[in-house]
Amino acid sequence: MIYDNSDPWGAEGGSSAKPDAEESKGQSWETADYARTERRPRRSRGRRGTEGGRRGESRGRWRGPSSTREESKGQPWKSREPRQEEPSADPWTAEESHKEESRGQSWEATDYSHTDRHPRGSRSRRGHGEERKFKPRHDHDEEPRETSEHHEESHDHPHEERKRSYKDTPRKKGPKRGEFEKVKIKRRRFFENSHGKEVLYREEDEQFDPETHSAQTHFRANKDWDELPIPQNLLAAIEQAGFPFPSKIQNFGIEVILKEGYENLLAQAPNGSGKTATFVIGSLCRVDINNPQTQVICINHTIELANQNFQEYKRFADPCGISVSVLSKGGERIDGQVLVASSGSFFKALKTKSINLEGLKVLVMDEADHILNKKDNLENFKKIEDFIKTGFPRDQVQVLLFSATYTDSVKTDIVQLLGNLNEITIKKEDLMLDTIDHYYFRTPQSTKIDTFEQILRKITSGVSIAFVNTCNFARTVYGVVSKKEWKCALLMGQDMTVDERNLTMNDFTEGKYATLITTNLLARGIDNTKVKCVVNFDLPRIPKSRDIDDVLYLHRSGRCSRFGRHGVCISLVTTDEELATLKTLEDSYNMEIAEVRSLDDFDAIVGGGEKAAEEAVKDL
Ligand SMILES: Nc1ncnc2c1ncn2[C@@H]1O[C@H](COP(=O)(O)OP(=O)(O)OP(=O)(O)O)[C@@H](O)[C@H]1O
Repeated sequence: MIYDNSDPWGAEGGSSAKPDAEESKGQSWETADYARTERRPRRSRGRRGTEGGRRGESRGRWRGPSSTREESKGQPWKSREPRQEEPSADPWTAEESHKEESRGQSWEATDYSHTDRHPRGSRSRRGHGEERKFKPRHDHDEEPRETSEHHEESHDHPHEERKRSYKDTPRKKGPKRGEFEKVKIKRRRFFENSHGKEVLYREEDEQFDPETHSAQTHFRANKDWDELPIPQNLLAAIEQAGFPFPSKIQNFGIEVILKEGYENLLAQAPNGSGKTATFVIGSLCRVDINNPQTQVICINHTIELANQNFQEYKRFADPCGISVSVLSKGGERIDGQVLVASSGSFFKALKTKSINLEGLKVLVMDEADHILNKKDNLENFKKIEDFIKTGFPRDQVQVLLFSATYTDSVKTDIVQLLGNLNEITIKKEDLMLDTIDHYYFRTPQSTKIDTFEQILRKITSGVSIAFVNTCNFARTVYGVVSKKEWKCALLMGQDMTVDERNLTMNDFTEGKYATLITTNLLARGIDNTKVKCVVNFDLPRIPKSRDIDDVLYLHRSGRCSRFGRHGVCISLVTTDEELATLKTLEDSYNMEIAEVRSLDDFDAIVGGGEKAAEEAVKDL
């Protein structure tokens, strides 16, 4: 069954279509409820509208450059000895290493984010005809800003008052596309339909805010954890993890996962919005603690993500007495009630060690669009296809697919593979996080590495990840930068053993490096809340083309803004052609990429001074 949150405006000329009658199995999909007020709608305040203020104006106050050039030059970083490169001894290293370069994807998605209360409006976008400038800021908060903002605001608005203002709001049904920004409250429709008899939506949950026309942020649902069907011991583990409220995808996702019938789910939500805990908590709820068999398998596209998700499973499973094992290289335990694995190691183990699938209940794929991308990785797709078709009884196992992005073609392949499935999706133009500031800096190719190294020295607030398109060049860049005594590490799929990769990743997480130079291997899924800045040394490219890979740009930039934290994404541009391709993203994602004209300006954009740099690393 498809729970398509597609835009009801689509019927009037939008791109998204109403669900196919067949697919929605006779559900009636009436136009949802819309509200219109005198106030400006959400999107026009924050995005490239004429009324939009200058970028960054409302975020933090200008304090001027806080670190002098002298300060930033005197960084205490010591260069790490270049790693001695060994040929890969691990079969899975090689298997995954060559698939990390740009992926060609073009896609569109439908919307579930229309009730977003994210303060887009406070993040000004470029107004028409306005000269593009950057306005640096310094508010590199540790805490997700809108979570606390939202919390405060919801207390400021007594419930009754909110309801009244919503009711008093003049409404208009069926305005034409573009007449004013769309404001939709479809959540009610979604839940009534998707949960059949059980109406989980209640109007009083909506907490409608007439100011923003929205009810919740990506990072804060309007439900508490204990309103979700989660057992008590898992609730205690969630509290222990320090997650005060579920995010929107956690709220929607967990309810759909645990809905009786346990149907397959394709879930999409922005980077850093808590998809991992959605499938981790959702699938753990399905584990029978008294059954020692493997009941959940979670497949990941890289060893690094497998290890990260293993830790995330353990965080919630350990307090509940559920065993978790990880399979990211040969010879490891495969007997956990939950088994987390990289796809390479999983299929290797399946072949040689015959994992017991008798008790399997849930199969999770993180970054599922990548794992199931036939075009980029046909061999892997065929293995998964074979596994899904013949590896276990179809009606016994619930398949959960999670990613921030799905191309149309990948979605078609998924539907062909799994049949009808529940969907939670979001429109492409709503995917880019407003908490990321995007910049570019022009530099001649001949001095690109030197410029890059100088920019890295400016990043003294938090740590950074830099993406280079090829392993060979990543090695060159790392060689130059590390020789100049910048505390950086190199991580890539080629010429590194699994142990080396794991060690580097752990060291970076522990704050031993200020910068991690890597390839697209780490573009997706990796979560390090101390990463404040992503540098695209190379723009992500669609293979064998000059075009920018917008999906990869999204995933790369998503590494620096986790769960509402502020991040900065800087792209180095060497030619007009590159600049033109980069600029195409502004329309795709409805955002602005501003030019930084002088290296000194980076002090204000990403600098926190020497002290901030020390603290960023010390804090980790
Ligand atoms: N409810 C919550 N409250 C507070 N923090 C949370 C909550 N849920 C998740 N987080 C934190 O938010 C961060 C991002 O979550 P996660 O890695 O699941 O994002 P994601 O949606 O999978 O992103 P990506 O698509 O980039 O992989 C993590 O550090 C996680 O611990």
